[in-house]
Amino acid sequence: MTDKTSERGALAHGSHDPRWGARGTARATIAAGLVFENISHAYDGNASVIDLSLEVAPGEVMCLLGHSGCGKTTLMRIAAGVEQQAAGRVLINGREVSGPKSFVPPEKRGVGLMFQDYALFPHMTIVENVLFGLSDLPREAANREALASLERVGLKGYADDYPHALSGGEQQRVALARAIAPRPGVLLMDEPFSGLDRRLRDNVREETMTILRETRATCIIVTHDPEEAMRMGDKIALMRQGRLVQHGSSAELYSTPADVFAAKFFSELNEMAGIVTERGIETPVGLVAARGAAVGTQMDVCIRPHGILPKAAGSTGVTGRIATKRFVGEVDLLTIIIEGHDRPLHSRVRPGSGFEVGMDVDLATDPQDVLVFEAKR
Ligand SMILES: Nc1ncnc2c1ncn2[C@@H]1O[C@H](COP(=O)(O)OP(=O)(O)OP(=O)(O)O)[C@@H](O)[C@H]1O
Repeated sequence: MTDKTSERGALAHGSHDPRWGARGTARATIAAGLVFENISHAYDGNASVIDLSLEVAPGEVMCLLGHSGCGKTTLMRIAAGVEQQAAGRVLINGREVSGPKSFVPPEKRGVGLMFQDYALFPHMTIVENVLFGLSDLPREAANREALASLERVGLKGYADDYPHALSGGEQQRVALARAIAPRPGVLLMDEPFSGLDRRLRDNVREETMTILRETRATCIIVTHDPEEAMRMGDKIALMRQGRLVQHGSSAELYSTPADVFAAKFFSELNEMAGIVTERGIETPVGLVAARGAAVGTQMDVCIRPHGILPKAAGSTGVTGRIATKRFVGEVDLLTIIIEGHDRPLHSRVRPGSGFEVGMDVDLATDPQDVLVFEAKR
């Protein structure tokens, strides 16, 4: 019998938890490509998705990222076929599964679903829950697949128990076993880890990723947590108010965000206005590179806190005064007041760098942490 206290002793991030099944044993699927083409949808006249186009390549893990209410779940429901969009098409492997010409019902799309609340049937045993998605197979084959999938998540020993006997983390693993058992070409996961506490989440997330790679299924994971998206996604699709803001790798979104909103999603920013001159953009922290913007253009300049570099006063640069200093784990967070800027700047420096409250410092900026956008006024 499997240890029923498994999640209470979850291992630190990075190590394989032996209470999950053996790695490399999840059954592989044939990954499918998924395309959203100009999808729009509204509830009671309020737009929830607006002209959104997005492609997920076969075998890719894509994280759909955005604040609450931006339309992520609506898009997943449309992909699954439990919601029909007002306009646009959904294609799986090039075939229209939802659009003006056709509508393929959810159970015929080869799409697996896993939602935040696990949605296990309480009156069914664990194995019956997993068998639910395998009704197309003969009984014996279905049993074999269900048990193999429970074994992969380390819960074969619970097959005849009921969901209430399992902890939250274990129920989550059953939900994963149920989602992968029919070997779907596309797996849709809506905030799959948000019900778990932080300590458990890292472990479940890592094991889930390993299983996803083994199954090779195309996967969309909904999250509002940028770190989770960066850790899990081959690609990230960032949404705001029903629209796609940017789609790319985590490195692309971090280093070349489409706009200030996208930039703010991935790091804290010091925001300030600037104007392009012959020499660069004039800002309250000095000149920064204009990156091709025409002279006279009004710019929004955003600088990450570790790109604000205080130095001993007397060197060249802009002078500021340290207003506060807090140790926030691994770094000291300084707030620095400068002339010509109404908000204190935030700077992250190595602890023990010798900066103290009340000290005057000169400021420089690290070009890598400076993002500039044409101002929208
Ligand atoms: N069944 C519904 N009836 C009416 N409005 C809805 C319905 N489902 C969603 N909405 C609205 O559509 C918009 C998008 O909601 P959706 O659930 O897709 O966003 P989300 O990004 O998944 O948010 P969350 O992260 O909070 O789940 C929201 O304004 C929401 O209130």
